[in-house]
Amino acid sequence: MPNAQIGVYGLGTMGSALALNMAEHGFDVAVTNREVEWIGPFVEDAGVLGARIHPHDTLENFVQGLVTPRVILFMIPSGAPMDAMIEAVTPLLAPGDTIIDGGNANFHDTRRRAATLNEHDIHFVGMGVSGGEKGARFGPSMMVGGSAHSWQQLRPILREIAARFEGDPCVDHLGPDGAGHFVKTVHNGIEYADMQMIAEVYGLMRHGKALAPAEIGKIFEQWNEGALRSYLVEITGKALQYDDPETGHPMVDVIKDAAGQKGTGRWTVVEAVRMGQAANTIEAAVGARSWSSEKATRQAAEEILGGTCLALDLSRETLADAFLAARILAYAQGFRILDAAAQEYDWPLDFSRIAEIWRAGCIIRSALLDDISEAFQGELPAGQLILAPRFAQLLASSIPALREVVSGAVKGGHAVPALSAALAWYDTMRQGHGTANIIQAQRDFFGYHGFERLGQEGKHHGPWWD
Ligand SMILES: NC(=O)C1=CN([C@@H]2O[C@H](COP(=O)(O)OP(=O)(O)OC[C@H]3O[C@@H](n4cnc5c(N)ncnc54)[C@H](OP(=O)(O)O)[C@@H]3O)[C@@H](O)[C@H]2O)C=CC1
Ligand SMILES: O=C(CO)[C@H](O)[C@H](O)COP(=O)(O)O
Repeated sequence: MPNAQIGVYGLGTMGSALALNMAEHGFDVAVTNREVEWIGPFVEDAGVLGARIHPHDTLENFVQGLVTPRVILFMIPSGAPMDAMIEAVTPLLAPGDTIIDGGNANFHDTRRRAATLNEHDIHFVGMGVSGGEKGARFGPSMMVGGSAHSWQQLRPILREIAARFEGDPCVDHLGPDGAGHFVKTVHNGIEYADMQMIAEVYGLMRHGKALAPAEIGKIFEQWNEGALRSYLVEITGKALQYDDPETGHPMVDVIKDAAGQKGTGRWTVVEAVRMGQAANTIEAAVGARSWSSEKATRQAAEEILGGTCLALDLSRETLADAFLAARILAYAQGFRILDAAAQEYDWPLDFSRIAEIWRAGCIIRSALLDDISEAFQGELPAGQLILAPRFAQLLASSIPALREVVSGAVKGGHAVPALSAALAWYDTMRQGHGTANIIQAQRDFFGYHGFERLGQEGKHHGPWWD
């Protein structure tokens, strides 16, 4: 007898936490996993919540255990495994059923899968989930892309299990097919930039001001009480104050300085460039992760080129203001990419709502998102977040600090790729008259590409062709 309102396939970190979250909110959840030996221990560990969890050890039984129209959430790696699972489950489903991919999928795959399943009248939802394991268990932020039909099916469950910001559930239907996964991808792009900027500011305090990790941790802790309040600042402050139980050294000192990446940051940059955007702060963060993984090369280079960095005379207030300015610019770049995608794919993205559903549960939740949401509700000059009165004012007061930090870092030989990229973008955008006239002259000179003249229509060529 089918009795589960939703099925969760994939009892790894995220799937098991989401299943427990749903059970805790009173939903009956069918569960299964590729390696079935994990299912029993999962249900045992669920304790009293186990009463609402219905384990199955075959895909057929799992599907049959769901009330119709069925809703199945897959929390598995989103590439080939997702395609294989769609192929396996589709013959077991009926028109009107919904498959959700809650993993970090490439939105192009999501669009393709949605179109294919649509031919069988099966709905495919690409759902970005943020918040890590704790978020999934106690309230994630969720970005849903799919049909109105599937949103009707999902809405009651997702609004219950989502994180709440002042009572407002951090989940919404953002558009069709790939919209949810695209928004999650850009969320992660902003996440990369924020993490990199935090790492750079940490580096300046550690190597430019010779502060110990725990002291820096305390500074982040204080910053988390003010305008920089955010989950990433909070956890950085905490992480910096841990010691390694094995050696007694600060924990950060025993972690290899080579950052992993699974693809979402890179996709953000690729899509931005493809749509004629340049999210250089996010790009700098992705690039910095790649450079970080070249540990052996960097070690060899330090021997040959010298790794000396000079001491810096920067106050913690200046560093905080610089980080605030750069953080605003990174968010602004993320929203520009979302705007470009809304136009390219005809998605009705509501930027204010997106900022709202990022205010709790997700990795980039921060004090700024309230202001961002409000800014998108008003008139934005030229559609740009940085020109909203609130942000123009915040930038006016914080950019001098970013300038001081970047110039000090550059003089002292400290690498600040994301902070300096943010400043370069700001300085480019505030010039109504730039230097691309030279690029156009060069292009015409070597390739007869032509250029527009100021105040004149049409294509022109330079006197170098006469
Ligand atoms: N961890 C995080 O913070 C976040 C992760 N995500 C995304 O959520 C998804 C799941 O991540 P997470 O829970 O961390 O991963 P885990 O590695 O903890 O779990 C992976 C799950 O996928 C299953 N799986 C792996 N390969 C296959 C396959 N070929 N066919 C069927 N099932 C398979 C595993 O089954 P088995 O037990 O049999 O190996 C396991 O249940 C990923 O797409 C990830 O990008 C999204 C947001 C945050
Ligand atoms: O989606 C997430 C957070 O929002 C995941 O934790 C993701 O794995 C982070 O990306 P990466 O592994 O590339 O750092």
